[in-house]
Amino acid sequence: MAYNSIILRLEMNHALVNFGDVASTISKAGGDITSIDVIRPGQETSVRDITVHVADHVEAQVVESLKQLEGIQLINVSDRTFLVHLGGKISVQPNLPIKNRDDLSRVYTPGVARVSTAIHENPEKAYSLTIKRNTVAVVTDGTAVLGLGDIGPHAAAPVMEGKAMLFKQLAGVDAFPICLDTKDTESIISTIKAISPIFGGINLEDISSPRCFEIETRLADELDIPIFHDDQHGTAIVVIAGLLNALKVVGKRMDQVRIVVNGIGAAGVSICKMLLAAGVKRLVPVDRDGAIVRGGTYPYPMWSWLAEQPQVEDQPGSLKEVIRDADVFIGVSRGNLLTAEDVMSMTPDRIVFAMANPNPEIDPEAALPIVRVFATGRSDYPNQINNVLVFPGIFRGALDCRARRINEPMKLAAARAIAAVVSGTELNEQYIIPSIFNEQVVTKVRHAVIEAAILTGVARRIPPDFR
Ligand SMILES: NC(=O)C1=CN([C@@H]2O[C@H](COP(=O)(O)OP(=O)(O)OC[C@H]3O[C@@H](n4cnc5c(N)ncnc54)[C@H](O)[C@@H]3O)[C@@H](O)[C@H]2O)C=CC1
Ligand SMILES: CC(=O)C(=O)O
Ligand SMILES: [Mg+2]
Repeated sequence: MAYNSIILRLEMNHALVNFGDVASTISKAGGDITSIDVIRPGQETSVRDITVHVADHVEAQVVESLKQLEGIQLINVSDRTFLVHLGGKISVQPNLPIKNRDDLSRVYTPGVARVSTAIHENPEKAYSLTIKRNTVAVVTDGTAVLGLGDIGPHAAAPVMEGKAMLFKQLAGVDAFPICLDTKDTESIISTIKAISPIFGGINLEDISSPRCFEIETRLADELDIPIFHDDQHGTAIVVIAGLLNALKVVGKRMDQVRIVVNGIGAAGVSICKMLLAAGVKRLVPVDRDGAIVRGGTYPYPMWSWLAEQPQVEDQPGSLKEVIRDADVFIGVSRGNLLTAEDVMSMTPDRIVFAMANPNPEIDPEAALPIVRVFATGRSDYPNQINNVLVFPGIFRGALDCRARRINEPMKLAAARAIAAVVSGTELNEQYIIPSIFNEQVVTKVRHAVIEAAILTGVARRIPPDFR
């Protein structure tokens, strides 16, 4: 169930109504008052802002029941989520003020010319003398935004701005949203190449499959900075981290469990690849038309690759059929596809990661009582398996060691590092994955990623704490 927080500004006529009436009306309509601010006190009338936590489906009911209450004038209803987006969520700030002509001639012409000449003579100096060393582009074409689909580059911007905020707050990385008005693979590749000089890394985001695979592979080959499609690899890394811990909770091993992955797009392909690399022996990838089976013929190279893997099962079937007797379900498809009955047909001690955003593959309220370990991509339930646990730390590490690319050992190291933040004594059904606010996450991921980059020869710099 989706919840929202609304602020109701209302004027009360004290002769006709008291605050107790208002509170009980809101509560009866299904709202939960979380705060009250008096905006204008008064003997006869007063104005208050009442913040109410409310499920989406009863929001209109709360508003309507207040409108019906005698003595109440509803002045305004604001949605707090929209309020935090007013004017956008990020801005660009200079690192120093320009106070006088002297400063001006240093930061801009003529002084800046000497710095530009130095970089022209030695391009490596771009890392020390410009924002390149700490700046990442978050690039989308708006075609697979969360689970909302192809909503276009303008509508994708709030998600990309949100990622930029998280990059900065969690890892000190300056990230800038780039929302491209093209879906053409060649045009996306050439645009990213053309803008790449100022960036130390590229985070591809919410670009739909299968174009995302070619875009990432070509850019990784043609540029010497890390290219990381977060929906593929960030998601796969956090799934492996969560699964390592969930398997410990239920006492099963990676090479024993039968795993169904639903939604073989950007996230699903990368999850399947990483599961195979982690030793999974029984894998059932499923998309809209049912299971992708060993020996099958498919329109996309990544599905054909899966059909060649010996660990992929050869029995066709719909999701509802193949989920029977699965130990683990991983959903990166779209919301509300599974019923409680489907989940009950899995083995005992079942693990369900229903990660579609914003609505998971099964309603958490239906799943929680019938699964041993349950996780979603959302922050309002325990076990938030979201790639936000990955991208800040992985880019922090890659930028700090100036990695040429982000390779498989770096990804595996990141997954293990995230899993290890939850200690053996803390681990339980409700706590298989650390919170994104756990300060150890970025530190440990960064450390593991740099170590792996140095060992695999992709680091171009050894950070001081590794010397
Ligand atoms: N929790 C997290 O950290 C993350 C969650 N996601 C979520 O995973 C979902 C997919 O994201 P992407 O892989 O980036 O998108 P995508 O568009 O690349 O892939 C989606 C895939 O799901 C398939 N699909 C759609 N309806 C289906 C159905 N009824 N049954 C089976 N498959 C179905 C599509 O055919 C497609 O192959 C989205 O809801 C997204 O929000 C994605 C990345 C991270
Ligand atoms: C979390 C994320 O990247 C997504 O849902 O697309
Ligand atoms: Mg995404």
